Amino acid sequence: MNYFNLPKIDLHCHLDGSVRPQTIIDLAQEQNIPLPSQDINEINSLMIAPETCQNLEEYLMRFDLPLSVMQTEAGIERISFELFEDAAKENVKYFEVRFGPQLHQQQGLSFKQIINSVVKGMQRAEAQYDIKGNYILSILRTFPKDNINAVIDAGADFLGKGVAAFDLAGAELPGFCQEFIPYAKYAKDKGYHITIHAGEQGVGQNVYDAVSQLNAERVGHGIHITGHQGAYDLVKQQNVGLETCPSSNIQTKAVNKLSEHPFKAFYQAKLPTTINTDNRTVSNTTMTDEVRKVMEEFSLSREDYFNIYKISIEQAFASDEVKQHLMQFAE
Ligand SMILES: O=c1[nH]cnc2c1ncn2[C@H]1C[C@H](O)[C@@H](CO)O1
Ligand SMILES: [Zn+2]
Repeated sequence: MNYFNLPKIDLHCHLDGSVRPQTIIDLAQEQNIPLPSQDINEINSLMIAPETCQNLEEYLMRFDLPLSVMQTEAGIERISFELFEDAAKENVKYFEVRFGPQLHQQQGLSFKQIINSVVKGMQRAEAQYDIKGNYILSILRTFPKDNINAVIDAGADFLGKGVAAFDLAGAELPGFCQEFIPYAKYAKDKGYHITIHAGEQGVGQNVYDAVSQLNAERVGHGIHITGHQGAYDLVKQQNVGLETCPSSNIQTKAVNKLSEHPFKAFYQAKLPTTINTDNRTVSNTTMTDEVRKVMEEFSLSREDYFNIYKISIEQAFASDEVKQHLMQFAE
């Protein structure tokens, strides 16, 4: 099967984990930021998380380098444009990209400037390529909470105009949901969709809590519902989208190897399971690669692929008009 040519949908990809290495070099030069090396291969390898990561925390250490050049409007806009361009060139037709506005304030940008920059870059790519997208605003679970509502307020002006959802990301501790209940409610009341990273590193109970306490419509990864019947049943009952990211799940040790990934079991049990990249640079991957890996490892057919594609449409935080457009590519 020609995986490159297949129409694809990526619902879980981080902007800061998906920066082209050459762009890091260019922007660092423009902004007078010292880099550990000027060699593109070295920059590339500094950004890729090894398969031997001990855990999610070690994986998350790869983001400091790209974030150092993502502190100006022009830099952020360029990186957003290039990410949508890269995806469009491998036939990703719909793309939800997430990022943490709190991580881009090192040089004093406002949340409005930051969000406006990512949306502008996306819209420039949408005008040039056959791709549509939305942004998801990720709050870092380990950061102070005093500016979370300011992020939500700034993003609310872009709802329906490039921003679609609220997310929690970063290291995952058991029971993290409780302290985010008021923030997720504030976002939901403003009209945001909700997706939450849960059941990646942490326990299945986190998925149960994300759905029952934070009203998550989808969860990032959700792997550990396998060990938690209550979470599994709730996901099934409420048709909660599972945004699995196979390569990343191996790097962060959410699973030991691809053959142990619960993707096929979830798919066969009719859980709404999707295939996504998580971080194109940090996980050294593309949608073409992720689709190929899953299809080959689990011997899925073309019909299975288009079932998964349609699940992604159903789970997308897109308008009805965009969903109809995406259905045109389905078999
Ligand atoms: O897979 C992930 N799990 C939890 N947090 C993640 C993952 N990939 C990236 N992040 C964090 C690091 C980024 O700086 C942040 C915003 O994109 O989200
Ligand atoms: Zn993620």
